[in-house]
Amino acid sequence: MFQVPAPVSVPVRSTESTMANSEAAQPDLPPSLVLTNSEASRPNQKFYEMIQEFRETLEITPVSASDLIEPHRICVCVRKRPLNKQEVNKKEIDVVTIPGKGALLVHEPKHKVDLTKYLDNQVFHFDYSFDETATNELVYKFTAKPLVQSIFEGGMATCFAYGQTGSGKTHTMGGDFTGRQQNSAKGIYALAAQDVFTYLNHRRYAHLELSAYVSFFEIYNGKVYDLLNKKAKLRVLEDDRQQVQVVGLEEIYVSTAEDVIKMIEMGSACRTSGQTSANANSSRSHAILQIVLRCNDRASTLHGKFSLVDLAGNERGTDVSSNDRSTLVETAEINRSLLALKECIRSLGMNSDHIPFRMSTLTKVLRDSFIGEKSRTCMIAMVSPGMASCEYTMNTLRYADRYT
Ligand SMILES: Nc1ncnc2c1ncn2[C@@H]1O[C@H](COP(=O)(O)OP(=O)(O)OP(=O)(O)O)[C@@H](O)[C@H]1O
Repeated sequence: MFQVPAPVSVPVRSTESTMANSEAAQPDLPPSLVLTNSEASRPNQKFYEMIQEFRETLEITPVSASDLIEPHRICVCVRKRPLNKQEVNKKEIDVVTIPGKGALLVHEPKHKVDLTKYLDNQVFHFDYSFDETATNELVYKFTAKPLVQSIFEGGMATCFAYGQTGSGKTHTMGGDFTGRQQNSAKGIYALAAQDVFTYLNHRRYAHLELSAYVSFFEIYNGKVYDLLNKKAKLRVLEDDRQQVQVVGLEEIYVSTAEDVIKMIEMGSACRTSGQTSANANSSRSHAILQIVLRCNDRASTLHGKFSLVDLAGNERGTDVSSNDRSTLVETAEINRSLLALKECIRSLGMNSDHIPFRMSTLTKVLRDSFIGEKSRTCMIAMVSPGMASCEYTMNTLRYADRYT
């Protein structure tokens, strides 16, 4: 169903420990790898050294702004965030390497039966892979930016941020946080809005006489809440022509990118209001920002729509350890919606007549995104680099992988 980028050559799948099995052992290492006492106290020191050794054998060529942007109907990318402060303080090891050209390696630390340590080096290929140095602007350039034009040509575009809680979905879509303050102008939402207004004012599209509107809502436990209207709970209805309507959803006219940024800030504040870190539901809900183009006719006819989706943390869909019924219902709902999303994207990729959009509220409200020749989709899978997140990282990559 998907096109596969040319694979990069990566040396071996499994790397066995060639060193003694004591964490404190100091083998004959190149000077750059000779350890100080504090470094030697790192948990999993041996795996750290093995990964460093492995990386030295790789040719690393990260995506650069001058690389060619290939047109894709469905584009699947991966972005690795840097280790955060807490992880660095805990001397967490980074088990993800991005050699470039769409490849990503997970160095999965494993033990043989005789307790010898080895790395199971798993290789994944995507359309683009972004390492921890990539900026939001660079990620945007290769992912959502190519989709903006399609909405001016009457298409539906959708960009999803998928991944574990804390992997960087909101950072990528909504912009970075400095303390509690979010810099919304630096997220994909705002970057896309800026380009929408550039096109709106461009002579190529000015004759279409279009206006832009914004809506922003979240889906929590299968219910829709309007983030631009004090989290009003809305109903999703489907008419006999299979048109899905979110009844009463605010759609606000915007005339500049700054207007959109204001809406993002208002909606994001509404999303997180009343939450404590213990019950924050932002990682358990899907947030959807839509930039809608309508003709300036009496009926305000829909011309094109860009849906930008910050999905719920994917680990939330697999955790069945809780005894609490409402948590289990929530888990099942997230699991159902993420599976439904994958099925719909798969059907879109196969040009299938049957799109199973009724499987979840998420896919119901995004029904437009999965139909029509002009639909274009981009999925950005976010991964955390730490060894402690390895299992979740593998789940994210398998979900995004074209063959599963
Ligand atoms: N590429 C990056 N560069 C620098 N910091 C990052 C990057 N990605 C994420 N972070 C930081 O990591 C932390 C978690 O990121 P973020 O809130 O975006 O995760 P998330 O996947 O949206 O989580 P949740 O599902 O809980 O909403 C934030 O402090 C964010 O600023």
